[in-house]
Amino acid sequence: MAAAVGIVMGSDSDWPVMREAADVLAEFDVETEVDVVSAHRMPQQMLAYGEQAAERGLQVIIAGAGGAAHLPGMLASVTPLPVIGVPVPLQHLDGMDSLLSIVQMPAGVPVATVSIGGARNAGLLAARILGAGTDETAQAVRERMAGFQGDLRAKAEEKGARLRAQRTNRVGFGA
Ligand SMILES: Nc1c(C(=O)O)ncn1[C@@H]1O[C@H](COP(=O)(O)O)[C@@H](O)[C@H]1O
Repeated sequence: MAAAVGIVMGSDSDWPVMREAADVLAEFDVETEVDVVSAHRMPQQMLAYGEQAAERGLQVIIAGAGGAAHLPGMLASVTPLPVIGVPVPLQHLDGMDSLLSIVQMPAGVPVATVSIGGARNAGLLAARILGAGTDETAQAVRERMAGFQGDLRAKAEEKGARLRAQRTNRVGFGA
C-alpha cells in the first residue's frame, strides 16, 4: 500500500525525536514513509520530494528539523499538501531556534507547527487530517481516534481519582 504520510527530517540525528510520529501513526494503521530530506544540504532533492509528494499519493507531510529549520517551510512552498512542522531540540538553544524558524512562516505558506520535540502530536494531527475525509479509510481512522481519545480521558480521570484518594477531604469535581 502507498504511504499516506511522508515523515521527513533534516538528518538521521532527528530520528530519535521523529520516530514518535511514525510509531503513533502505526497505532492508527496509517502507512508512512520515512526519509532524510534537507533543504540546506540537498536542496534539489528537497524540491523534488515536495513537488512529487501529492502525485506519489502522500496526503500529509510531517517535516522535522533542528536549528535553522527551513525544511518544513520550503516543503510547504512547493506542495499543496498540509505540512506539519516538528521543531527538533539540539544541544544549543534547546529547540527555540527551530521552533521560531518553523512557526514564523510568511502569509500564504502555512506550516502547522507542533511543540518542540512534539513528533507524537504531529503524528496524531496527521491522523486527524486523514480522518477528516469522507471515504471508508478516513472513517476507520476517525473511529480509532475516538477510541484513542476515550483512553486518554479514562487515564486523566484515573489521575484525578488517585489525587483525590491522597487527601482526607476527598471532595472534588470528579468525586
Ligand atoms: N534544519 C536542518 C535542515 C533544513 O532545514 O534543511 N537540514 C538539516 N538540518 C538540521 O541540522 C541538524 C544537525 O544535523 P546533523 O546531525 O546531520 O549535523 C539536524 O537537526 C537537522 O534537522
